[in-house]
Amino acid sequence: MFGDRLSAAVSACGAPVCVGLDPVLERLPDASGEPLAAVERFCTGVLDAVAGVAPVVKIQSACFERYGWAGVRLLESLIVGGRERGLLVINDAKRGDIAISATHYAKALLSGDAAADALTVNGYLGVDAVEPFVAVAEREGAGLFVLVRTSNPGAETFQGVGIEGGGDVSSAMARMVRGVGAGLVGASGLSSVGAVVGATKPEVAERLRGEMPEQVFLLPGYGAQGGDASGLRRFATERGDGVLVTASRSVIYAGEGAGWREAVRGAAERMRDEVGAALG
Ligand SMILES: O=c1ccn([C@@H]2O[C@H](COP(=O)(O)O)[C@@H](O)[C@H]2O)c(=O)[nH]1
Repeated sequence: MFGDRLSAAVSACGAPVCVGLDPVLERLPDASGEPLAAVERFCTGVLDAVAGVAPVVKIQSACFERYGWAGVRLLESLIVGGRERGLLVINDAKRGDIAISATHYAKALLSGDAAADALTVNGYLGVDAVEPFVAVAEREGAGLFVLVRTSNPGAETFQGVGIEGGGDVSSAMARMVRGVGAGLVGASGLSSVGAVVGATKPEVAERLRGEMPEQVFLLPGYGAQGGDASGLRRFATERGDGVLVTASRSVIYAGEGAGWREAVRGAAERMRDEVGAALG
């Protein structure tokens, strides 16, 4: 099960950190030549640099989809390349639709040779729209991270709206995520159905943890969006696990010039050490 595989990978690397691949041509240390070739060179270099430091990488699908079929083909080859380097790979595609279409998305992204280990899902269409992803994830031994409380400031517009009976809209989502993930809790005590919760939102961490005791929280917003290590313990389970802190720009654009790969590795190591120390 994905929850157990993630738990083992985190133990082997020493801290629950994930490096995000969000390649933007203008920011690449070497953007020479054909754009997608430059993106490929960069992403391959990042995978080489972080393998063995971070257990997980998260690839932002949008950065590749914008280049059409050739971009998607590159995305798939990076998923394969990440897994070949011993990394778990999350495809951050944030899919969601009515059940029939959700099934197509789930099969497209979670099965086959270029499938990622886990996929981000938008569950705001409701439980019937998430169940097809859960069914395919279970069959494939894959994981899901369902958006619960996102890292952006505007998340509060809807996710923070109070609901009858207590809590807010994100609480209702949390309850659904726990429910659909209940059958996928492995020996680690963690479900293969996790939740996306912003590292920028420590003020709701304990409440969401109480609502989702078995979920791994994928925590974006660390670094470039202002999230830091000080609030991390609040998101974790009593055991100190159940979190996966992810950062993209603050790690992958850490260096320029010929030594950029070493700078990326150094930034990933610093993040691993900070996160490890914060979680104890
Ligand atoms: O709530 C969310 C959900 C997803 N993301 C994604 O994570 C990375 C963050 O990049 P940084 O450079 O570390 O800010 C990016 O791919 C987002 O689309 C998020 O930020 N918040």
